[in-house]
Amino acid sequence: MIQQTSTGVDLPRGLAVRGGRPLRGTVAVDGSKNAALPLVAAAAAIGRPVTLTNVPMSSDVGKLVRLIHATGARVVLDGHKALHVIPDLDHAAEADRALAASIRASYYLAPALLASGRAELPWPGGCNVGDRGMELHFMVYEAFGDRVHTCEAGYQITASPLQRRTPVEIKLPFPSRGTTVVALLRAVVAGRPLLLHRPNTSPEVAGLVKALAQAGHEVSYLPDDVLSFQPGNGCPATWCVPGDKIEAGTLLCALAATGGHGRVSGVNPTHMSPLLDLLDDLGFPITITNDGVELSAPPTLTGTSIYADASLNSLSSPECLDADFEPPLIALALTLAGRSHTFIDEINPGRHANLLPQLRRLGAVITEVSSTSCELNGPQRLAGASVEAIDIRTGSALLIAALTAAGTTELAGLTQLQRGHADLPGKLHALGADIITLV
Ligand SMILES: CC(=O)N[C@H]1[C@@H](OP(=O)(O)OP(=O)(O)OC[C@H]2O[C@@H](n3ccc(=O)[nH]c3=O)[C@H](O)[C@@H]2O)O[C@H](CO)[C@@H](O)[C@@H]1O
Ligand SMILES: C=C(OP(=O)(O)O)C(=O)O
Repeated sequence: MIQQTSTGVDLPRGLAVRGGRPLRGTVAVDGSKNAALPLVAAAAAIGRPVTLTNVPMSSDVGKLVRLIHATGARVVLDGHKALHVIPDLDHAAEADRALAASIRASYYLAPALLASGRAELPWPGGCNVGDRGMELHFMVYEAFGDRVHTCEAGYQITASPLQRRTPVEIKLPFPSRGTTVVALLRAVVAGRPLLLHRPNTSPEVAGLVKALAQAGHEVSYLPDDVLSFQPGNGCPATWCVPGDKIEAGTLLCALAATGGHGRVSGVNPTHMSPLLDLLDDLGFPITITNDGVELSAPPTLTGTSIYADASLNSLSSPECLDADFEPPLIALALTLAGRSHTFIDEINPGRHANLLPQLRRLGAVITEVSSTSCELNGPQRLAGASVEAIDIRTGSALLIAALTAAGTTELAGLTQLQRGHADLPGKLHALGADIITLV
């Protein structure tokens, strides 16, 4: 093992990762950050007590939990990974702007704040992966009769003063995940039926649909790509955050890239079918078990190349990979013998600019076809260097690349990684990765 260094500073300054060891074993994933965020916001919006279980202790989720106090809700932590949310409109207050500006999902809070008549929030933050527009969110609020005002610092929404019960019909130009979540939550708070055309159908949104149904509302996908919401009386509910498909996919890519074999549990394999199909096509046999996936890297691979397309159009197809799988796949692609691979990410247009320069520090050769499209050939021999997790998925891809590199890689920027994962390095360590924390 690499020796731990100590500078007497409390916060870890990074990780040291020594590559070259195939990973082996079994590990369980935490709840999904991107599925937990809509559920936390929904718990604040439904006006009934909610218990949430399997809540991932990642920092973005922790921040949204703190932010929902602004809706008046009381939050009680209950042992390990569980919390109770008790609504109380009488204690609504302004949301903490600095906190809200630090996460993208602060925009999920707006519907719950509108229960008190007004939502005032800064522009969303989160990963610095390019501008995130909100014009579709504003289209939703305006369809409900709300008034939207934007300025340099953020946006204000004033709830419609009319208590209407007529259905709202909205046609989205593309199936935005964020807009689908706010449309559902706005309908819950307004108590109005909603017909949403071209909704997002990702597992994260499906988790919210199921949760609202458990809380006494009628929500269903209709033919012709329409999501229907009918408000019910509402009832207390207990929701379990689904296992993190992105964390599971990252661990599977790490097993594959290091030539290892192992099992990742705590995730619904159907949430990650496009990734599993791709890994299978690449030549990594996958076995699906009740609550997880096994992967075994064969001694020689005979599979195909990766063509990963996260354009806005890809959001319409359940067969397409979630954009957040691409960074770990780029790290895996660098190890695949005799193949050329293409990656497109228009959903996070700044992500390649974060990730590729860091991979180049490890010696990777990657051609940028455009700012959102790149090509690379495998296999490449990487060598340890100092790198930084500029965003969440850059961090997880760099961990995989470091595990395949010769020598030691020092990874800084752990706060980014912790925004999305309670402890990804700990899970890799449980699979035998040579990783230590540098303090
Ligand atoms: C907190 C969270 O769960 N983030 C995820 C969410 O992001 P996010 O909620 O931003 O994803 P959306 O599906 O809503 O947006 C997709 C694209 O459309 C753009 N857009 C969206 C709404 C709008 O009004 N205007 C606009 O331009 C966004 O900037 C983005 O480029 O889904 C993405 C995949 O879809 C994932 O990569 C992100 O990790
Ligand atoms: C981009 C991501 O999250 P966010 O949209 O919250 O920044 C992510 O989860 O990788």
